[in-house]
Amino acid sequence: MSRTITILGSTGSIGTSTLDVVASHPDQYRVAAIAAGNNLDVLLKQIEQFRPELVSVATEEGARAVQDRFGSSVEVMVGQEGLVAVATHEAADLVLTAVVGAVGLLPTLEALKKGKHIALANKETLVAAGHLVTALAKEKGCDLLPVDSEHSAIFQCLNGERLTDVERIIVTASGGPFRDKTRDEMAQVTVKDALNHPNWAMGAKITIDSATLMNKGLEVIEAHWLFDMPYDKIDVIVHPESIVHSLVEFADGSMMAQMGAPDMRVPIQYALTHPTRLPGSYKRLNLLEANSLHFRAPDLDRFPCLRYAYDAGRIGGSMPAVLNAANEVANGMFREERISFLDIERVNAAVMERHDVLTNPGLDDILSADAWARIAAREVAQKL
Ligand SMILES: NC(=O)C1=CN([C@@H]2O[C@H](COP(=O)(O)OP(=O)(O)OC[C@H]3O[C@@H](n4cnc5c(N)ncnc54)[C@H](OP(=O)(O)O)[C@@H]3O)[C@@H](O)[C@H]2O)C=CC1
Ligand SMILES: CC(=O)[C@@H](O)[C@H](O)COP(=O)(O)O
Ligand SMILES: [Mn+2]
Repeated sequence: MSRTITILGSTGSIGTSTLDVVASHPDQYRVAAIAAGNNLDVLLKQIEQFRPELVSVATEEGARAVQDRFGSSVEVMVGQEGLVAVATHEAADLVLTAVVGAVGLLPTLEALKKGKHIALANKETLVAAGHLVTALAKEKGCDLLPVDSEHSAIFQCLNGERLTDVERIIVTASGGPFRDKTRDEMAQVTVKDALNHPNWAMGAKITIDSATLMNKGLEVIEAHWLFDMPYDKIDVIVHPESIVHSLVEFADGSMMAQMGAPDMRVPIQYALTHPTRLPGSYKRLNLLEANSLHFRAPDLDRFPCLRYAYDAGRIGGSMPAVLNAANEVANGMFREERISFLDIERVNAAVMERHDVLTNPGLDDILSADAWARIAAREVAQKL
């Protein structure tokens, strides 16, 4: 099947991997529009190679640079308006959402309103407003295809199964770079240490989230919405090798696991080809080299962010959006060396503590809660 797609976040880790997948199947995919932030070097090369009709960038200055180079052969838009235009481009039937953070929420909702299928990497969107996104997707008959490696694994394990036969979902976690560190050691880690993920090369924000295990917490909430699964049926298990990408346990005790080399191009390609598959010339898993696989329980005392995410998910309403927004701020402040690594969890806990939860929030409530949490997070961080 040939598809016309658009990409939000084309210059990032997932965006560039997606364009790799597209380039390896040129007869299958056309890229109608791409949205980037500030990385013009990469963006200009992508426009040259993929010739999208529409491009969005973060700034007017960036837009001028694109226009100077490509003239009227490409339409250029800016900011949130540009993201929405790319997400709703009329030629596309699928939008791959790979921006980082809750900035992906509005364009995703607008894409769904126009009946676009979504290949979703941008997990913060589902964390912030999973109830709105999944309801709209259902109403419009749109697929929400997981790109996140764990969710792609679960999606593949569930193929042809009935959700009522699922006993539990087991989301694997690498444990991040600090999985064997004590709290005293974690108090001293640097940004460089935290960016040194053991298995995956990813963008900075998600890499820090992997180090705090907040990434796994966000993924638990993501799994709740994608697979309509109660939190009591979603477990996390630490698997340092990142070879088993997640598992499903069924009522009869049978377990299905999806395995592979840690390369995001595989789940990206599956989201684009589902329910079929295409050849992929990506690095293969060699089981003889992998030799042995290890599993252990996550330590919620050393990594409380995972517990906060379960708490936020179970509380529901506006709380997941608040935790997500607080974490975006704290994660960014840590990367700017304004707070310490363990301050990330302190900010998240304090902002959740302060929040008066809104039940069954609409979009405006979610956006207000998100904005409130960002202010609260900065206030908390300043007082640490
Ligand atoms: N990387 C991975 O392997 C995985 C990532 N994910 C999820 O996918 C999403 C993307 O992650 P990743 O690719 O690592 O992130 P990156 O930081 O590598 O890329 C983010 C992309 O979003 C763009 N962007 C950021 N902010 C804005 C904005 N305000 N407006 C427009 N564009 C913006 C960036 O543009 P620019 O660089 O031009 O400024 C870049 O193209 C995240 O939600 C992450 O959690 C999920 C599973 C795995
Ligand atoms: C590749 C991917 O899906 C990431 O979300 C990855 O899972 C991060 O690794 P952690 O398991 O360390 O969070
Ligand atoms: Mn993941």
